[in-house]
Amino acid sequence: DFSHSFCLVCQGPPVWHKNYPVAQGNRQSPIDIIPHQTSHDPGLGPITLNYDQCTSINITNNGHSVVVEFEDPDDRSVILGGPLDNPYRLKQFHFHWGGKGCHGSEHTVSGNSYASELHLVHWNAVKYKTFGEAATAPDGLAVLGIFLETGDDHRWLHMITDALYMVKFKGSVTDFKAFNPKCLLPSSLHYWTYLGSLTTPPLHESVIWIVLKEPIIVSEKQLGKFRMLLFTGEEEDERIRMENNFRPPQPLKGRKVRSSN
Ligand SMILES: COc1ccc(/C(C)=C/C(=O)O)cc1
Ligand SMILES: [Zn+2]
Repeated sequence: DFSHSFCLVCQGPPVWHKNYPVAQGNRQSPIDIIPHQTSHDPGLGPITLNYDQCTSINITNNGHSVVVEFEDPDDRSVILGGPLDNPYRLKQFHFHWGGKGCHGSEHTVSGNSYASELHLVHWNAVKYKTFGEAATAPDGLAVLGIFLETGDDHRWLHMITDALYMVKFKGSVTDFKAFNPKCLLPSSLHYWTYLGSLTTPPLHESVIWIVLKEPIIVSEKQLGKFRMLLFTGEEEDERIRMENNFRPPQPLKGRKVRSSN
């Protein structure tokens, strides 16, 4: 049971390799991105996010994070272009964050971490029949990573934070319709991209990462609402706050990080 999978006391990232040896693999995520060591690839085009027909379904606390899930029966909401050879279907998005006042992003930039990181998870439905199958394939998933920095209130994030009280406990889920994550994008879609993995068990090495350079700004108050979520279920006596649910940077192992420009 990985409900305490981030809580460092019990079963945090350092012990994941016992159950998931791939944790010590050659394309693990996240990584520290060092901008001047990335290679600018003129052949790397812009990414396009076609989210206008997206259909959000619900918001849930899965014991690792808070996740908004989408209908994915067709190419109604896809990411395409950039390093991707096919359109990838939006499946879900979720967040990683720290404790009060400390940082919680997964990727770091020149050793610096942001307050939080949003992951929009997409899968290659051209080559694979299901999300589960794509999640184990080397080109199966494309995750768009967006850094969150603290400052003013984010004008749309309240739509998510207002729903968090409904999914306080691990395993809770509630309806969450008509939410378009386009409202959570920064103004620039310039990005870094590299081949990596899921950052929570099963840590499959199946992700083409696209990390946006420009963070979005959210307030400390908005971020604080994520920390009222719990890693633990309603039936458990112990109540463990969901915070610091980020995996630290992993060895680059010779990988190249490309820059869109
Ligand atoms: C097939 O099981 C899966 C479990 C988790 C995930 C994700 C999307 C993990 C992560 O966000 O790091 C995918 C598939
Ligand atoms: Zn994630």
